[in-house]
Amino acid sequence: MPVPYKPEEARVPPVLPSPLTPVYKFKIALCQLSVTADKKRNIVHAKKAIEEVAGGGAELVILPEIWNSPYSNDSFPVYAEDIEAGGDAAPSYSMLSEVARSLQITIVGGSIPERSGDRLYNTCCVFGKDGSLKGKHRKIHLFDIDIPGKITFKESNTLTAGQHPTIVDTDVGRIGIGICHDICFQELAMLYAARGAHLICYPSAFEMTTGPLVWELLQRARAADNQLFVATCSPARDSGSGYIAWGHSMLVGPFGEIIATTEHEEAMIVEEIDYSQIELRRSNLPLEKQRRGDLYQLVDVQRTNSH
Ligand SMILES: NC(=O)CCC(=O)C(=O)O
Repeated sequence: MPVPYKPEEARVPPVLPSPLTPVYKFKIALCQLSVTADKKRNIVHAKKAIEEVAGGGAELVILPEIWNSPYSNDSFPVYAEDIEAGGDAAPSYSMLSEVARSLQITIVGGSIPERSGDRLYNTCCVFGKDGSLKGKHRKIHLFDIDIPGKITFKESNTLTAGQHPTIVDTDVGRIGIGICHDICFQELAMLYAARGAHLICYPSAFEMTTGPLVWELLQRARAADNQLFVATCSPARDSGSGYIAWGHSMLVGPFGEIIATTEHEEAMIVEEIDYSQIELRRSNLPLEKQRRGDLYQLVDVQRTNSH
């Protein structure tokens, strides 16, 4: 049964949930990686990048959408991993778990094609400092687009949509997860804010048509509307590939301000997040108190992934 959203009860104050250490400031890294058709190379390359940014002090690392495979419906079934089986059936997944444990960092592992039974998903795994799987988000909104002469792409030709929002408690705060096209849906970000997220991470691969139009706009809107941090991470642009990524990974603060961004080439950002900004901005401009819940409400169906 749908449960009505009650802003005054649902909004969790911007403090880390007990019993986690109350870390307010930490360094986040966005790894805008080049991606090739060589899966082994992609895994080694991602591992090196994570080691590099962790060496620069990053406690939370984000990777791009589909970082171990070309972004194509032909590739998804070939590069897909069986995450539930793990081990040799999931080398990208295993590498992320191992590196999170050995470096003692939190990883939002971009996304990879996942095989589960006879279905394929676009899946983001979140790992804690001990290498354990904290959350698994299967892209909820598949990217089906048809702009003749510009771009036609239908993820739904091969992929199945996930069925649950995903919010995860980590050593670096409460994090909501979306994958790329999920960012277009404000209700998802609102739901995460209502459940006390400090940060929403969107591993993404916007493309050359919608990227210049809405990529920055959507990130800043999600952050400003919900007064929290938004971090995105894209693959680097490869003009020779069948799907050309826009790049421009970004970290946005709770007033919609761009804290850091890349161009379209391979790049790593290591930047500080200060969660006290959430509290400050919400007291400067108390949107939650001003919200007219008597006129409109978000209905929360209470089916978030929990791990
Ligand atoms: N990979 C994606 O989901 C791309 C989303 C996108 O470009 C959009 O406009 O939405």
